[in-house]
Amino acid sequence: MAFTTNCSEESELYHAQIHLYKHVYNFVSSMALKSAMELGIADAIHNHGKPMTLSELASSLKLHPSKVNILYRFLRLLTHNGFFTKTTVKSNEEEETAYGLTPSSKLLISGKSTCLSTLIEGALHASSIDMWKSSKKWFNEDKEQTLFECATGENYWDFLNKDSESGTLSLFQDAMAADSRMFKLALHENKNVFEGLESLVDVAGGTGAVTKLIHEAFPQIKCTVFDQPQVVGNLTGNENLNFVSGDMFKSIPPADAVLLKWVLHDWNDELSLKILKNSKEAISHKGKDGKVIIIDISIDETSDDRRLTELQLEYDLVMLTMFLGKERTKQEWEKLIYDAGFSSYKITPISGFKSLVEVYP
Ligand SMILES: C[S@@+](CC[C@H](N)C(=O)[O-])C[C@H]1O[C@@H](n2cnc3c(N)ncnc32)[C@H](O)[C@@H]1O
Repeated sequence: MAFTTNCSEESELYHAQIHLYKHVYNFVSSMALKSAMELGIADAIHNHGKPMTLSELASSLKLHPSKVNILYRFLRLLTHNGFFTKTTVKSNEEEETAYGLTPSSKLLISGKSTCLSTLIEGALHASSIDMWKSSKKWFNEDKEQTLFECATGENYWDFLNKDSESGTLSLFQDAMAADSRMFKLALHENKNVFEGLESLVDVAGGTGAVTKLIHEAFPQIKCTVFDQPQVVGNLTGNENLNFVSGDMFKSIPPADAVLLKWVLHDWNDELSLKILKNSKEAISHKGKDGKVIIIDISIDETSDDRRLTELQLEYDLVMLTMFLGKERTKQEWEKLIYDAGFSSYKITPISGFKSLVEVYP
């Protein structure tokens, strides 16, 4: 068979192949990052106080000599991907490469409020990865269920709740809390959103990471973290930081403001409407002065930042496959907000890829 292509066809073909291979092997970069987190490479460099050579790093990580070259190969990819820097240092008159931290790998330093290691652990947990082997079956079955349910036979929330011994519920809550602690900066930049409030209920607020930040910044606000009994049942707060258990689909404790951070994206429109209507009821005693504060992604497919949009669309598939939830565009938010009976809203982009939406009755 004759196979002839002209130059531009060839180049297009090669680009297409690279594009396809890049997407096929993206998981290797994710897993190399997870390995770096598990090994504690960022902690080792941080504790050393300055960039480390390969041998210093291997000895600090207590690696077997046979693994030093393997560490080098991981570092090479991770450095290329922006997680480590490379500088040249002199040791015993010889020049050697030393690896330092970048802003991204600093997010792996344990004990810091900005540490995102548990998010990596949660997002790349076997339970979230294994389900993808059933995606063909999922597409072919005429059942309203998540990919997770199709693969495992159980709902993700039930899986989290029943499996307390394996620690998946606390891993999930820790991952959420890690993300929430990053909210500090956004809170500082958007103080006006919370000023003047006397009370706030953080609905489905997990173990209260965001509420604790709000309580720190505004100690006079009466804050309530509202979540399921298995999440908040054993937690204790203080006079102005209260933990209450219940079901947001039934009713929400009254407050001047309801906070819904990373909640509505877990649910389809019908269930999100229910949560929003219950939130409206919870702030009703304040008349027009009450508000609902939503923190979630607002997908912007027109953004010039393709990586940001890709991340938002990836999150959308995570929500779809785990919960039958969704990330929403600005138009979808608007429809949901007005359908729930609110009269106006204001969207402010925060922390790069999420938005803060203030919703008024
Ligand atoms: C994605 S997490 C978000 C946690 C927290 N807002 C944050 O951003 O860190 C969703 C939370 O919804 C809670 N949740 C699920 N169903 C609930 C219900 N029916 N009533 C109250 N909370 C619920 C879960 O326990 C979980 O803590």
